[in-house]
Amino acid sequence: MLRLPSHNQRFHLLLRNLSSFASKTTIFMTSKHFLPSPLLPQTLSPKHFSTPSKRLLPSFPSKPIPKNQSLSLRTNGFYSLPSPSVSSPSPDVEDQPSDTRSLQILNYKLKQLGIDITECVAGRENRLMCPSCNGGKSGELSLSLFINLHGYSASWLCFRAKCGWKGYKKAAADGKPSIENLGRVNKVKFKRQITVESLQLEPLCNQLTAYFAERMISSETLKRNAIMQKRSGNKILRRKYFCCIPYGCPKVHPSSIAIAFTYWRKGELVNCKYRDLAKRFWQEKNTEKILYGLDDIADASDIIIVEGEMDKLAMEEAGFRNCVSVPAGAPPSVSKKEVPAEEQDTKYQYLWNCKEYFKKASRIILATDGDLPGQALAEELARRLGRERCWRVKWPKKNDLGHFKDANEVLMYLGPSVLKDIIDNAELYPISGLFNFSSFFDEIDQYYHRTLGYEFGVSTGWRALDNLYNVVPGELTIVTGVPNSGKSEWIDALLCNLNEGVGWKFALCSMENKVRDHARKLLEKSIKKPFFGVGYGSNVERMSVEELEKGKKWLNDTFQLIRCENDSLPSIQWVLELARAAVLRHGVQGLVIDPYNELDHQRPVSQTETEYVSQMLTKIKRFAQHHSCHVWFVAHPRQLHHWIGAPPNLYDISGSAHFINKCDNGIVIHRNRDPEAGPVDLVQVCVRKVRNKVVGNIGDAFLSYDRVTGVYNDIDESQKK
Ligand SMILES: Nc1ncnc2c1ncn2[C@@H]1O[C@H](COP(=O)(O)OP(=O)(O)OP(=O)(O)O)[C@@H](O)[C@H]1O
Repeated sequence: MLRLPSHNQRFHLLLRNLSSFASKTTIFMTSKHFLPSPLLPQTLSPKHFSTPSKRLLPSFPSKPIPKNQSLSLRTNGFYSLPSPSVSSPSPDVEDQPSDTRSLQILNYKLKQLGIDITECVAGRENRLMCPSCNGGKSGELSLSLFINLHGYSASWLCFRAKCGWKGYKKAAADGKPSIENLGRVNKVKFKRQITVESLQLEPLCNQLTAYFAERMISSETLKRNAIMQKRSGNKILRRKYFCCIPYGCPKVHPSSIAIAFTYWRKGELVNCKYRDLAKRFWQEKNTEKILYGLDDIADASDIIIVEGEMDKLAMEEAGFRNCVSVPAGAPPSVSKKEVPAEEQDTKYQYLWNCKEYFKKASRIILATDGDLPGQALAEELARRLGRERCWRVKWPKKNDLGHFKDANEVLMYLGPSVLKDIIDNAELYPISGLFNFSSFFDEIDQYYHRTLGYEFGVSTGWRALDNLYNVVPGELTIVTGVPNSGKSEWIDALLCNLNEGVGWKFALCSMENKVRDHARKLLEKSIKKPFFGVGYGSNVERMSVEELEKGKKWLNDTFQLIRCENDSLPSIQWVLELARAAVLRHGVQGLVIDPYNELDHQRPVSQTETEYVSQMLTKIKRFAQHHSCHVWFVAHPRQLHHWIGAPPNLYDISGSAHFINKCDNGIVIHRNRDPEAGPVDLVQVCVRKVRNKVVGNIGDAFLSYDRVTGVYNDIDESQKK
């Protein structure tokens, strides 16, 4: 029966004795997972609270630290154990009234989820079998469940990293907010004063010392870190939690002894964490949560943080005393929420409680486990300590399947000098957006060896342009030219060449073309025959129906059309979203937007056209880079007064100089319209800007335009014909 500590008579009838595992003096933990109590604070949004500093310290390193610099060895002496002092009794949680009806509903709802609360105590943390993972292989009671004092709500979390199942249920839709009750529970919390004597700790027996020796932890290290043991017979240890322990003292039943990791601050015992040899953890209740080995980092400029006490001891064997362990293991994953304010950051109270120890630290090496929870812990620590002063380690490979998981494993299998090397070679903790070149060395090597693909761009298919303009995925080419110069024609011809040469596919946002006209032009270029046999095509063989059918299939396979089917003009955002779909769905490698002035260019009154163009081109470039898609963007020059027939300049593009500033390539298409000045089929492709010298150069190429088929040829090719 679910029990609530209550004065309420009704409830006393309803409830039986406290469940045996709701110990007054201990909090049980799974491996490396401290159970914060109660769980409810975790459900609170940071928005509920004022958030002063969310970082433990400011901090850029006070001085630059050379890479691979060894950590300083601190030489803190052995701590003498303090003399006994009065130990406080463990207080019970304050009794509160409760609501039977709510509790019954809550009981029913949780049962649906497989959580049986009949043996649970409200207002406290309860340990249950997790219905989601059944406690894994070891069958541990990994589900931490907290029911609020009134029975209005329950929250739970499975502390097994592989499971991490968590949830929250209210008894009823109008259940009282949990924060009210949380406040009351918190009020009764206090910190116990503890001593070695009050906890009845003893020096380690030989068998436990041997257990550490197997893990390469020496007696000196055990002594210096005041590692002790605790026997059962005391109320704290209950047989229920001690069984099948593989090692043990012959004089004591193996299930009745546990290692005691003592937590000290300035020589005073603050907390004690126990570990039995079946690797089950628990710790003293109502004690302050601090880092393990805290006094070893007093005034340290270099600090190592590990994920368990054994790892802290392993670091000492490798020569590093300036190391602390977190007391509570790792979270299953990185929280998606902002770092809560200090007083609400319940899971990481141990960090805040020790914040002054990090004031002088300019280098903090996060040597947490290599698994996902370990990496999540490193991230949570870095978020709080400041990434800029954090380093991280890479655990070496164990075999083809994986890596060593932590410091103690490395010490056991590879020895102290390898562990020392790993710490000496810690690398900078990554900061999103801040890189050094080493992050890109693989890509640079691939570029050098030309295994990336398209390092020199793709040929346009015209020899005349090979030295001037090649098409690189992810770049932006601006194409301009006076009206009717053949900009659209030339781009269509280029797309046909690219498709023929390297099989690229394209998305077309050509707003001036009717679909059927655009199809005709593309088919003529591909089939190299006129669509119609009259007028412009009267002297040449017309494409056959079979060729048309084949051509239609080619059109369908090669191009995606982006068209605004209502009267409104498309916005650039709209075009890019559809182009993205075309990339993902059809694998297009190129996008044509033709022309700029047919897009919707509404802009806020406060924004100048220059600002607007700049932002628009930024969006296009981001799209191009992100999707490795080349974009051709056609823009008209402004009205040219006193035009004498020369090719316009890229700075003549109406709207903004950003067109030339922001593009990767700038091309002007120009054609001769004066028979006296030269052949009228002569087309001048003026390459006016090429950002990447590897793929081109500034210069002019001349092509010949076949008006019947719309095909552009190299001049010598056309002369051959
Ligand atoms: N070198 C050329 N010789 C003769 N006609 C050409 C030449 N280049 C293009 N044309 C013709 O000019 C017309 C317009 O071509 P296109 O639409 O490609 O020009 P544009 O520069 O994109 O025009 P606008 O600026 O109006 O969009 C087409 O009928 C095309 O056949």
